[in-house]
Amino acid sequence: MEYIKTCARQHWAMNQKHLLECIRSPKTTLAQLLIPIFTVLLFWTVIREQATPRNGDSIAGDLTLPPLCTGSCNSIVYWPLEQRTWTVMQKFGSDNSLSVAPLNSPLSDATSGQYHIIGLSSSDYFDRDATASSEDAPAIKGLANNGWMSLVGVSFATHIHSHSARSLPRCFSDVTRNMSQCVDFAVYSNNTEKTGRYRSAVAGGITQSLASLTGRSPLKTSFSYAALPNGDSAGSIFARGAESGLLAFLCTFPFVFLFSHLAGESESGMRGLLKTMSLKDWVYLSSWFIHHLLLFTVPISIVMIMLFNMSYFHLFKATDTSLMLSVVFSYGFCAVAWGSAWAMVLKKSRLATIIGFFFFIMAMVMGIVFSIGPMVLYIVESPSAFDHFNAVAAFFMFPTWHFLRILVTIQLKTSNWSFSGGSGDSNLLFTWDDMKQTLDPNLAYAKDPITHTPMWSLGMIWVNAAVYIFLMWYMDKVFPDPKKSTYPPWFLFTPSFWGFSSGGYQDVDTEDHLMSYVPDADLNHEMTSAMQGNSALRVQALRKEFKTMGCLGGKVALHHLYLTADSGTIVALLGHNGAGKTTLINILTGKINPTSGDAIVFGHSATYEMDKIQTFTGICPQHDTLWGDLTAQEHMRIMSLIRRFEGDDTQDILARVKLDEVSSISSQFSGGMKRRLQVAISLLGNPSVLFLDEPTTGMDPVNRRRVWDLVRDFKRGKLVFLTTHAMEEAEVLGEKIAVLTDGELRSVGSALHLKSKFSSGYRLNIITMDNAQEAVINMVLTGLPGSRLTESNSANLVFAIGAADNHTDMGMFLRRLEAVSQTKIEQQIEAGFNPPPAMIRDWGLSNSTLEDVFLTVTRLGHQ
Ligand SMILES: Nc1ncnc2c1ncn2[C@@H]1O[C@H](COP(=O)(O)OP(=O)(O)OP(=O)(O)O)[C@@H](O)[C@H]1O
Repeated sequence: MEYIKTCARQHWAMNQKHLLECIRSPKTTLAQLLIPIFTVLLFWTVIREQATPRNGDSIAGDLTLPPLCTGSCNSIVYWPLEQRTWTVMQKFGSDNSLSVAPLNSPLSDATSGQYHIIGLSSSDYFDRDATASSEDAPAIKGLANNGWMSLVGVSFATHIHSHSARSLPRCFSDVTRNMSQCVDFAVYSNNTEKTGRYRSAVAGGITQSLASLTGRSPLKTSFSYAALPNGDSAGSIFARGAESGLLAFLCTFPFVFLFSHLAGESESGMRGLLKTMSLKDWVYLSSWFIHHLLLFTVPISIVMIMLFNMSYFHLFKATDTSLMLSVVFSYGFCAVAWGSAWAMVLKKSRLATIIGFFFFIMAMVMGIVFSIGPMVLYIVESPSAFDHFNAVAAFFMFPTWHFLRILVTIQLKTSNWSFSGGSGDSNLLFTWDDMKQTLDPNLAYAKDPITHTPMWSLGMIWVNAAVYIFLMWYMDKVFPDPKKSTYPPWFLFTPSFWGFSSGGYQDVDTEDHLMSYVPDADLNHEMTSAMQGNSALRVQALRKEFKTMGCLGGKVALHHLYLTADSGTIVALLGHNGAGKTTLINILTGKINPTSGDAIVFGHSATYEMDKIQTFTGICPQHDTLWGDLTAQEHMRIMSLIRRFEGDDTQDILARVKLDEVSSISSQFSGGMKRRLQVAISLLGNPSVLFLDEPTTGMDPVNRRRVWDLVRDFKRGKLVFLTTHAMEEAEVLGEKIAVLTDGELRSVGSALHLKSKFSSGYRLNIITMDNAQEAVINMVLTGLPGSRLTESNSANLVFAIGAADNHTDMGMFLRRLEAVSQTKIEQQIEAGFNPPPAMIRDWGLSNSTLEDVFLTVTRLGHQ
């Protein structure tokens, strides 16, 4: 129960964060949402433009009907054929001496040549099946099959959309009452001069007939003109092909953004940081998954269904709405899973974006190609088409293939395309029952029987989704990531993964290391305590080797390191750049795995029980890892929810680092402010162990001291592990100081102990006159035997003078030094003497510092 509560809380936290990011980057969010919607709208407009009546032509000029056609043609066809429309056309016919086919005349009457005006019982004769068989005489297919053509078409109340037939204006039900208020009709013809003249005349004639029918004048009719729909001309084949491509494009669109979001958080180290804050892997992944599903797939699906349903898209018009919604949603869901699995492999956000775009453009192109030439898909699928190529097997894990397979089947079954067999039923509404039937191979030009039904394809989409969700989880665990710990590929077969391990750490055999270890009492004591003591932190023979490209054996960042730390103390880890400090912290916080060895933190093994350790550790990483669009308060609230700790006083912690009144987002913070926020986040959850990796880098002296105070107040009863390059910081905070050189521990102890052990006791700084360096060095080394030149920087020389050495002559030497200084020489010249030239411009003697210790230890380490 506790586990579920924790996961729910972490989910809530992550979703808050996702939502805030969306709100804070409205341009990106809107682009993500609007690009697909605008694409649909644009496409819809283009299609509509092709087929919809255009408003704006007026009834003007000569309204007399030109001579009507004779022979195998109909002058005027109208739709729908029903009592109300027939009444209007009957009136129009009688007003203009045109013969009108009776209300219930069979379709064959249309081709009998007896009538000028005929009604069409099915919109299909009017809508999809008309082809322009000559420039001047658009024909209605069905009639055109018999060589018949029509000059003008009239559509009442609704345009050519079959769905709209359900929504004929109510007032149409009573021809004699109120009809003038709501009559809406469209007149179709092509755009040649001849039929253009018909258009005006027919529109004007119908308007007049309506007026006399209803006894009202003037009439409030509305009408529009359009070219006679061309049905399945080449243009609309393209449009239909593009429908599938567009659908594939839209459903794959969220894919790209998911890709770059997931890869971006891996790249920035945020994913690793959240993991160290004990955010569950599956909570992290599912939060992104659900976010994308809700934000993109669901709205896009709904908008598409709405738009498509009211427009001329064949796919939607010919398909049961619930079926199309399921297919679109299934593929959208699968695309998100597919994208997430890939994102686990592509850790670079830029690369991920490029590959994401590639995928979805490919989906669109495939959609268009397969839909324009639908049989292509089935020919490719046919085993006998290519001897050694099995498309079903090859594309099995390619969800776009399955998605297109369904769309193409719908297109084939419900179209009359002559080139695709022409046996499709253009009146068919593709339903769930059709999903269970295989396609007629003739229709698809496939050489072999088609074995898989569209339902099988839909099932495969869900199988794909399940497999990709698993792969996402698996790849996240095993794919090498320098910023996150990973499992070996076979981790599923290890008992420890299933919770069957002893749960304890493995003893490390120290004998070999003992033999090779530097014979140093402190280091040996450290090793013995690490192996046998009961300190809060015991690092045991920890080794980390990075595999590097082109370098056999890789880079050893830590060599069998032993270190201990007690609770209630602050350990300062010093080391040159690349010494291995961050690597050690990353291992201790579970960001990366050690190559060998272990560390015991409050009794738990870092190798086997990192999950437990992460519940009581806080970390301030070396590089700022923040969400750029969130404020300090929001960071604290969300991270606190993830840490699942009730008692956080986030406002108090923020006040301690002077960020409580800052309301800007973190990307607008200065470097020091980011660091302070990072320190504040590390304190959330009242951790027992706090890892601070160079916490005060970039801070001004006032804020640095503020953070020092905070860390000192915090440390009571806890263990603080700190890395720094600031010796002052190490000296002020560090009760125990450990110096690393090239991945090896070189010295350990308190600052005082190290100073007395390594430092020379004093530090002599000399600024020489020009060209006098060598003479001065000789003078010091001979005058103070045992002293050492530690720095030589042009005229600036630094000598270390050992405290242990007995310098009884030191006073005398310093007087000699003063005697050759510029001031003294000038005094002598003023006094009338003729002294030798000055050798020293200035000099000073001070106690040696931790920096001297560090330099000495590092130098010894390198030797
Ligand atoms: N992911 C990695 N792949 C290969 N080598 C790495 C990787 N991470 C660190 N190293 C190497 O390991 C060594 C130790 O690196 P680390 O970051 O621990 O040093 P550091 O002491 O923290 O240095 P600095 O003070 O500059 O932060 C370096 O030589 C570094 O190049």
